Amino acid sequence: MQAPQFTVDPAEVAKFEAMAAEWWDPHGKFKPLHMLNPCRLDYITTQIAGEFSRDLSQPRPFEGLRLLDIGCGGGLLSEPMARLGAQVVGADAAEGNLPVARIHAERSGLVIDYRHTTAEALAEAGETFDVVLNMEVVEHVADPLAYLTACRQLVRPGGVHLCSTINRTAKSFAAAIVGAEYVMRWLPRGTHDWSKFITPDELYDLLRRAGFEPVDRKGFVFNPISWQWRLSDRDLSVNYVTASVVPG
Ligand SMILES: C[S@@+](CC[C@H](N)C(=O)[O-])C[C@H]1O[C@@H](n2cnc3c(N)ncnc32)[C@H](O)[C@@H]1O
Ligand SMILES: [Mg+2]
Repeated sequence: MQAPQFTVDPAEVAKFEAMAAEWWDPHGKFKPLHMLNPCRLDYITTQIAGEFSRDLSQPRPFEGLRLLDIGCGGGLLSEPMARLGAQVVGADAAEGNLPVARIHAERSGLVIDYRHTTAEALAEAGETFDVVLNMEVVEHVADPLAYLTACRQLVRPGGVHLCSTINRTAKSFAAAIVGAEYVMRWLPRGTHDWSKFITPDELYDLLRRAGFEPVDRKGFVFNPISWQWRLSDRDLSVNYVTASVVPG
């Protein structure tokens, strides 16, 4: 029997298959994610440390935590999480991403369990995690509610789920589509479909319907002068992230 994969949009996964070799090129097609990494890691690590009372000044503060990076791509987040001590499973629906992620982790001396699978297949297998990272994936799936429901099943009671995506605003059309795909040409044209973007209120609603309790949201704001990203309490108009818990 084939593993369930009802959240997979084959056309979306094919886009990532085509770019798989570029994951670790900081000047390649995933340049926006490389640039965003310090800012989003700041948010992710702070939320996890808060939830599990971990001290980020320690060398391996996430020791003992089981973490799933769903839609892991080349492992841009799986690797820093493993370095911080988490026991990481990285899962992606695009098969070509996995060898790229595996080779890079091996060369970095990191042990990460990378799998070609989906959230729904992991949920059906009864896997659970303390932390599920779900970063920049929900705007690429076939059915966001079904996908988030599968992600919910993967978080153990008392666990945390971090989910980032792109808002559906005039500004996000200008920045994420015109800017990133047409002007900067970071991403191939057609990488993002504006109509699949989700507003923060819609995402909170979907998260609640999936069984999560959303507890925080912040914007990721790009400053074109300093060429850096920062977290914002108020500006969620383009990229943003949410933290949700599953009551213990
Ligand atoms: C924009 S990338 C984000 C990669 C990584 N999370 C990061 O932020 O660096 C989206 C990833 O989600 C994967 N993906 C798309 N649909 C998926 C699904 N239904 N289940 C699991 N992964 C999926 C793609 O193959 C791709 O690697
Ligand atoms: Mg995206």
